[in-house]
Amino acid sequence: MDTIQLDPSKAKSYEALHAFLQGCQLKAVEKGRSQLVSIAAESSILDPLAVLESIYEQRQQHFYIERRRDDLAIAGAEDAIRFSPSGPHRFGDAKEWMAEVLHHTIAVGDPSLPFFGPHFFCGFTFFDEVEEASPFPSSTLFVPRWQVVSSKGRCIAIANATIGGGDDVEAVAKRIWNANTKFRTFDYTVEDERSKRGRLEVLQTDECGGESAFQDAVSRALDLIDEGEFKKIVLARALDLQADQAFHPLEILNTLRERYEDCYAFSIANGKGQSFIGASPERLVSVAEGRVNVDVLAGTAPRGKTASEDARLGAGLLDSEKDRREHRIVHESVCRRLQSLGLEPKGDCHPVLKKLQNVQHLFVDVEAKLAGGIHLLDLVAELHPTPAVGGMPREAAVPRIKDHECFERGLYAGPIGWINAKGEGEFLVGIRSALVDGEKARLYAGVGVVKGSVPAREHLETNLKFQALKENLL
Ligand SMILES: C=C(O[C@@H]1C=C(C(=O)O)C=C[C@H]1O)C(=O)O
Repeated sequence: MDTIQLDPSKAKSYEALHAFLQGCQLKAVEKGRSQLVSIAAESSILDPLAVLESIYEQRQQHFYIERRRDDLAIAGAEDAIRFSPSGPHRFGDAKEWMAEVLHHTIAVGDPSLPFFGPHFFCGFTFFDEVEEASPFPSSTLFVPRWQVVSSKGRCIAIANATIGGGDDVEAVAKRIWNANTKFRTFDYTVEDERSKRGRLEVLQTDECGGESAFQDAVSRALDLIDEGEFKKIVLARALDLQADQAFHPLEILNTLRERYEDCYAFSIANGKGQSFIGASPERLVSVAEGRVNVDVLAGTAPRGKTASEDARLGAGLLDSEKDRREHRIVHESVCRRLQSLGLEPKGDCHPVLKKLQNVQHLFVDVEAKLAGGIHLLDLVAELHPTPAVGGMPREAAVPRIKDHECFERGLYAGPIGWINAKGEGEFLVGIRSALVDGEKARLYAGVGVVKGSVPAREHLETNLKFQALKENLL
C-alpha cells in the first residue's frame, strides 16, 4: 500500500482532488492494473447508523457493525471493489485477494488516524457452499465506496474508489467531492416514513419444517450421540414472519443496539434487497494491538424477573454439569485450534456469567499474543465453526447438521466482520439474527445438543433466543 500523507480537509479544492486522481490514473496505466484509492479524513461526530439510515435504499449494498460497550460503530455502503470466493479454500482465497488489493492501494490522509486506509467488510456463510438461489454468496467481501467510523469521541470518514486506465476520473472526483461535502455538514433529515405507514403488523408466523420438526431432530441427534457418532451438535430453528409492510432493517438495529449494548448489532445487505441483521453476543475472533481474543460462549439459562430469581438461575447455570460440559467442549476446541497455529492461549477456563436482556450464558474470553505471520483470516479459517455453533468432533458433527435442519443456514452462525489495512479487525458469529427481505423475515435460533439435553427444554431455549429479534421486529 502506498501512503500519501495529506490532510484532505486542507486540500480544499475540487481541482486539487481531480489532479490527484489523474495522478492515480497514470499510476494505474504504468502498473497495468487499476488502483484502489482510499481517502480518510477526520470529520465532526457522526452516528454511522444514522448516516446509513439517511441514505438507505433497499437495493444498496451496505455493512454496519456496532458494539455500544466498546464505543465502536462502523458503517459503509456501495462497493468500490468486491470478491466472492466459495468452497473449502474461500478464507485463503479471500486473504490472497485482500493482499493483492492492498498491493495496489493508494491511501491518502494522516496514517496516524485510527481507522486509516481501506477496510474490507466480510460476511461468510456457515457452510462453504450455498444453494443457487441463496440470497448471499458463500463469501461477501467488499471495500465500500464510503465509510464512517465513530469511536471514543472521534469520527473518520473514508471515501474509496478504484481507478483504472479507462475510468472517468471526473465522475469519480465529483462523487468523492460530493460525499466529502456531505459528510462535513451531514444532514440527518429523512422523511419519517414510519409515522406515515403506521405500526407494522406480523400477519403470519411459520416454523420451517413444522411445529414438531425441531424436537424430533434433537431426539434423533441424541440417539447419534448415544451411538458415539459425535459428542455435540448445534441444531437451529427458523421462523418465517410475514408482515403487512416492509421491515426496515436499520430501524430494528437502532433498538437492538440500545437494548443489547454488550452485543454486536450488525447488518449486511446484499444489494439485491435482502439484509442479514442481528445482535450477536459472540465474538468469533478479534485482532488488535498484537492480541487475539476469542469468546467461548455456550450454556444458557433464562433471566430472572427479580434479583434473587436471576441470581438463582445464574448460580444454577454455573453449577449445571450439562452446561459446563457444553462450555468445556467449546473451550478445549478453541484452545487446541489456537495452539495448532502456534499461539499460546491464556485465560481462566472457569466460566463467568454473561447476562443479556433475554438470556444468560457461560462465558470465557480466551486471549493469546499474535505470533508473526498469522492473519486474521487464518484464525477465522481455523476457528469457524467452533462447537458453539457447529459440533464436536467437527468432522463428524458439522456435516450432519443439514440432515437435521430443514432450511439453509446461509449467514446464520457464519463469521461476519471487518479487516483493516494493518490486518486488525473482528468477526462476530452471526447468531441472534434474521434475514430481512421486504415484508418477510426469517429468524434463526439454535442450541447445543449434548448427552443430557432434553428436547422440550432445548425448544424453550430457542424461544428465549428468538426474543431478541422477535420483540424488536414488531
Ligand atoms: C447457536 C446459538 O447460540 C449458541 C448456543 C448456546 C447454547 O446452546 O447454550 C449459547 C450461545 C451460543 O454459542 C444461537 O443463538 O442460535
